[in-house]
Amino acid sequence: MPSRQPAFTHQQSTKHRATFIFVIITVFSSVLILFGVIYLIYYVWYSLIHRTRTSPLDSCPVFLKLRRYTYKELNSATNGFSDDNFIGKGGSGTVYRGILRNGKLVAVKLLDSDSLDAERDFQNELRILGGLESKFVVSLLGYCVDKRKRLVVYEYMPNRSLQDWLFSDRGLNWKRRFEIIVDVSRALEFLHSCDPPVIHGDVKPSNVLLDAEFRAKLSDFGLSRLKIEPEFGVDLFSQDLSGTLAGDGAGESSAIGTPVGSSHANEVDFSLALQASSSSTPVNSKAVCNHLGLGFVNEKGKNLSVGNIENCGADGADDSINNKFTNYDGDLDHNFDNNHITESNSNPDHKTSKKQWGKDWWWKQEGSGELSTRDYVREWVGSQICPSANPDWEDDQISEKKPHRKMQEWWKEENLDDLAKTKVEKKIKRRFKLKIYKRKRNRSEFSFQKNSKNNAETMNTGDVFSRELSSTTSMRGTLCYVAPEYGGYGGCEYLIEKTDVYSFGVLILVIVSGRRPLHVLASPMKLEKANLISWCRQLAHGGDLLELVDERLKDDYDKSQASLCVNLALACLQKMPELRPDVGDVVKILKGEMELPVVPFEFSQSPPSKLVGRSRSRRKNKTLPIDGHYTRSRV
Ligand SMILES: Nc1ncnc2c1ncn2[C@@H]1O[C@H](COP(=O)(O)OP(=O)(O)OP(=O)(O)O)[C@@H](O)[C@H]1O
Repeated sequence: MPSRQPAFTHQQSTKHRATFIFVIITVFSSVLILFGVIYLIYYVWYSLIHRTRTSPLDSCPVFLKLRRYTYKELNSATNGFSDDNFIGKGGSGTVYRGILRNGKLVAVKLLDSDSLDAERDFQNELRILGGLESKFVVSLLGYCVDKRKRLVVYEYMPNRSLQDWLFSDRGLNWKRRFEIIVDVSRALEFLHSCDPPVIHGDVKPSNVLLDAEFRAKLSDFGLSRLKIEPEFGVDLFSQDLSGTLAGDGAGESSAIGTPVGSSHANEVDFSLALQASSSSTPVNSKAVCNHLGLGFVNEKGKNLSVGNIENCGADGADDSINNKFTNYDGDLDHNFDNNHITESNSNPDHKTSKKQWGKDWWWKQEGSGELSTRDYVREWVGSQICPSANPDWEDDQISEKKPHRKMQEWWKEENLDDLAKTKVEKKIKRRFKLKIYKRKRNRSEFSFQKNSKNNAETMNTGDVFSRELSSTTSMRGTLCYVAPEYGGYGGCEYLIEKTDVYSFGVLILVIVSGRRPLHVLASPMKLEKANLISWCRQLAHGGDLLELVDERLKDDYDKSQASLCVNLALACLQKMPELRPDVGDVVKILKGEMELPVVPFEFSQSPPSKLVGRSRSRRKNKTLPIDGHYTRSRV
């Protein structure tokens, strides 16, 4: 009997062990299955979320070429976007200096997340600048998308922007100024000779960056466009902005362009960028362009060129340039909408009912009429920016001009239809209206409240005001730099190469003079110099072109180069885009390989003499323009 006990115990312990192992295995496999299920759920969830968040960009192949940084990387590169690394603030974001893990110095632009413009700038910058490679264009190194945050990484330009130098006490010597002018012209030459051509759309000093040797590179392609079908007026440009708000893929549209080769040492590759583009050009613009006499071909193949000014109801336009100018300046009506144009074209009596051209952009820009300093600025700005920036002002000053398109409404008109198609139509519309409202409020710094002491002071002292004005980017470029056919009321929505040429003309004058294009000073006596372009035209008329040269240079500059630059600027600033030189010719002229073409003289009336007094030269020895381009009488 006693010999049976151990056998029973052994059996029992074996059974216990088996049960224990079974329990362990069951628990372990249950945990494993549970983890597996959790992982599967997480994986499905993650890939769904990740796909919706990245597909708009990842589906655009140009983005694949660029490095995608994580927010964490850029955050540590800029030391948490610290003030010490702050470089500058622009219209759409803030720029910081950063050092990547490999030691490379970069500039990181953190775009304002609540701005519609920022999304547009981001998409444009990556699609267009991402496909460009030139020593005259700043390099885009990569980007970051993190939830609503958008960041762009550029090569670092140690001497920052031309604006930082030009309008500071440091100034720039003549040699550097001239080299910068040449560099920018070569940048534009490169852009315009790309296939398809790139129109920069926002040439101004803060978008010209300077490297360690002060060689210039063009930056900020937020407003730029690809010119896709030059033969057809309606579909000149392609830019896909739709879907970015609603979150659909910008890259879903079909391919339009062809791969590019470039004869330059520079390279460009738009085949990828173009895949992300789609045509979205408003039809109204055609009539407006027609009205302005811009040459383009309509759907029926008829060339609607300069001569069509006659068809728009302008008086007696004939082949002479003089008459074209007269009509362009004197008779065109900007208070129109599309129907109105059609009517005016067919109805000769309409001429009599037109409002005066004298109330439009050019008149303001050139400063004719009986205006005080305050009125001058007020009127001029009123012609340039949205009247609704200030409700008081709109009621007070501009109520009769209701038919005008408002610049700030532009985006709304362009995109609201697309937005309306989405499921969250009402929500987006409400959000959009709120943003428009906020933007209007932000821009109210340019408005002039009646009885507002501060604003009146700002206007009369001028400098802060001038600075803000000439760096205000709208949907169509920057005030004072934007060409009349593009930026003013009734301007076309088409950017053309000559629009860049116009802005380049303003830039030349700004570089030569070291002044902002609109520089309002305290003394009314100086009003004649407030508008750089009109002042330059007056000087040209009087043969005092070199009076425009920055006083800080004293006599330490090349007079023939300076004279060439100012004359070239005047050629670029011609109102008729067709009469402005091509940028290729501009480069040749600057290099001395081509003569400056004879251009018709566009004379600007002086500001009211009783306000500004007589023009007084600040230089004792007036220097006549070396080539005498502007000494001839008006053609
Ligand atoms: N790559 C860069 N390297 C060095 N500094 C830069 C670089 N990019 C921009 N900056 C500086 O940051 C400033 C702000 O640039 P940003 O492009 O945001 O705006 P902006 O051109 O001044 O104005 P806007 O956005 O209205 O055109 C510039 O004026 C320039 O001084």
